[in-house]
Amino acid sequence: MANNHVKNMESSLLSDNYYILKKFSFDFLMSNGEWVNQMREVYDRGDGAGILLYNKEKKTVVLTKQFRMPTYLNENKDGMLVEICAGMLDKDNPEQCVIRETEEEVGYRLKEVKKVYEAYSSPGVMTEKMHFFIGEYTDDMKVSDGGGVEDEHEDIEVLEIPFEEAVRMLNHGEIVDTRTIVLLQYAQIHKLIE
Ligand SMILES: Nc1nc2c(ncn2[C@@H]2O[C@H](COP(=O)(O)OP(=O)(O)O[C@H]3O[C@H](CO)[C@@H](O)[C@H](O)[C@@H]3O)[C@@H](O)[C@H]2O)c(=O)[nH]1
Ligand SMILES: [Mg+2]
Repeated sequence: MANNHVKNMESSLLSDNYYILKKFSFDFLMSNGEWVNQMREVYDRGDGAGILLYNKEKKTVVLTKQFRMPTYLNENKDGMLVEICAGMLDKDNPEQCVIRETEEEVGYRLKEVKKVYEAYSSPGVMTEKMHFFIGEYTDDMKVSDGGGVEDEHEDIEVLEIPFEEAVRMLNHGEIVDTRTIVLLQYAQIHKLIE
């Protein structure tokens, strides 16, 4: 983190109740040459990875639907959100993470995945970097119903839908998760399904 526009950085812990929330105070050299003191709260939950699962022959994609409390608090009426399959890295590398999450959440055992992007999720607030993947699935890779980890009270609905329907949902504002928008648009741009 060495640079010449941040100095005197100090942090204090606000919460480690589940993940880590810290308050940072630092001096920042503005582009006009003036040093100013700034304060930022930063949430650290580690990094994440997500995958768009697609089937070229059936022209389908597999998405998930689950309750997301933060969206429930901000205009998402029932709090249910359609998303790509995704999870937090925990101790895995990004590739292992999406393979694990795909089996846990939607029940497919993948052999191969392809990384397409790496991006900060919400750079003003969170440290989280998200690793984006795509992966082809076929019916014979199905090993369970998915649904998420019961012990963690995950309750995930598996949606296998025509890619055309996913694009319609995207264009009608029915998909409001940034990561899902990014990968569906990737699929459109790169003509993964024709
Ligand atoms: N008790 C408790 N459990 C929590 C809390 N926050 C999350 N969990 C649990 O931690 C687990 C996380 O599941 P994952 O599948 O690994 O993560 P995710 O929530 O799907 O995260 C993905 O989407 C996020 C976007 O909302 C991304 O931020 C993240 O990187 C990842 O891609 C879930 O069982 C969830 O219920 C909390 O504050 N308290
Ligand atoms: Mg998840």
